[in-house]
Amino acid sequence: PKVLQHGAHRVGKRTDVEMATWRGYGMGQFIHWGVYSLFGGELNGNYYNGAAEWIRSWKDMPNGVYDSAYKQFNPSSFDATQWAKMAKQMGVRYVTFTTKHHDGFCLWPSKYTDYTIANSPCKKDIVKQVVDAYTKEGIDVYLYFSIMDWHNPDWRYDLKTKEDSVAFERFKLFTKKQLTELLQQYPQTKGLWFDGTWDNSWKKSGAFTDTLEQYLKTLHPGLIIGSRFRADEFGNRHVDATGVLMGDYEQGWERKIPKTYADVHGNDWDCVMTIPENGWGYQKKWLGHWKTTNEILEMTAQCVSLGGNFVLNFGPKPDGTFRPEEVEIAKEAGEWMKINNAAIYNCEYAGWEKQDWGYYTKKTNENKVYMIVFNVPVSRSLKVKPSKNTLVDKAYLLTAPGKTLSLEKLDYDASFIQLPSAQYKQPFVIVLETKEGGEKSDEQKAKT
Ligand SMILES: COc1ccc([C@@H]2N[C@@H](C)[C@@H](O)[C@H]2O)cc1
Repeated sequence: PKVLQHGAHRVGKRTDVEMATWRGYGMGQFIHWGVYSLFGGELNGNYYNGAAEWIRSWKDMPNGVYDSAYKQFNPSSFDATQWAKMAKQMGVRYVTFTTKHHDGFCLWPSKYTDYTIANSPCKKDIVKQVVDAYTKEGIDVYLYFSIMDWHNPDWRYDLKTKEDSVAFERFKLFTKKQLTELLQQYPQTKGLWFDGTWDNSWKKSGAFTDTLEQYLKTLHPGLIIGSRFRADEFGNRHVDATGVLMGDYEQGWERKIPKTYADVHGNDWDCVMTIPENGWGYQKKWLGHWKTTNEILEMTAQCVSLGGNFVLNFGPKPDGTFRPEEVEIAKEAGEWMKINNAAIYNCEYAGWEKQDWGYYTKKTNENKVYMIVFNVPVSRSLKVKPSKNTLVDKAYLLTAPGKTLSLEKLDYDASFIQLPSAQYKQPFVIVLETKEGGEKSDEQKAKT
């Protein structure tokens, strides 16, 4: 088989401390904010039926209207410290913030284009204020950057002519310069979240993406970059021609969650999710269903139970404040996380057979498995079937460690935990302290 020059340079998960920290986050926040927020998905009383941050591409957007809108961007109530405090209270441990979306507007004073916050009424370095405020609250910051840039005349969807290639060479250099200034101006950044990399122009630039990623990681050791950035020399994205993930984690779980552990193929991964059905930037009208706090908590538990993180998106209004629904969700999720975050932070896939009552998570490097219970059966009997060679030594509610719960043994490898009769109005956590024992697993048998 062909030897890849620009495919993955590592097989399997990263083993360094920065990635171990990323792996243990559990819950994160995404923030989409920019010129598109001014429109909120609406123009002259008509609602755009796509994602609000894509409104520039709407057929009903008259030429020039979007590109001059930045002259109105003046968020009078923007306060990054308030944003960071809301995030801290929610319990998120990392945030991904839009520095430049597909529209090309830069929320930092880039030296390489005039289409930036410096030439808007706002003038503040928004990126700096967000990076500083979240870092101060102890929340790690990742910077979202769209490669596709609708405002830059050198952007190309494909490379068909010599002129295309000459323009796109300029564009690639522009991209490298902007990424360099982001890492140099905001060195607290832990990683870059790339988007807008699906077009042929980028897929034909595999060698460049490889060189650029290596350059960025040399410039900023430990930098974390997901699988949405690279292309190999055959134009494959996420996974190279030999089937190996190109990136420090699988970045394809956008508005979808893996069903089983097999779906994650042993990679690190996170899921980025909207509160409404679709749409990342502020939308004046949320169409269809938007997720309740319990749905969001269940998605968080589901992701952590499959070895990933869950990242929830917020779309601030043009004035810099959040919608009341988003503030409420952050508050309610935070109240739950305050009590139950032991089952979310620094946890991983437990490898136990999933049961109907909810999700297992395992504390990394500890003999502790958590049951995050969403569905109490009418019998109040929760079935527990540990993985092979694992026994439950003790069980108790996370909120009542002194009251051991009894396990009624069923057959040789399963038990029932009988729940105390109570009104269970919130998802809750049971702690299982485990020890080795019981039937050996195949690999344990092989070792002896
Ligand atoms: C072609 O489908 C999409 C869908 C969403 C996106 C962008 N990724 C999300 C994280 C948002 O930034 C959205 O605009 C891009 C292309």
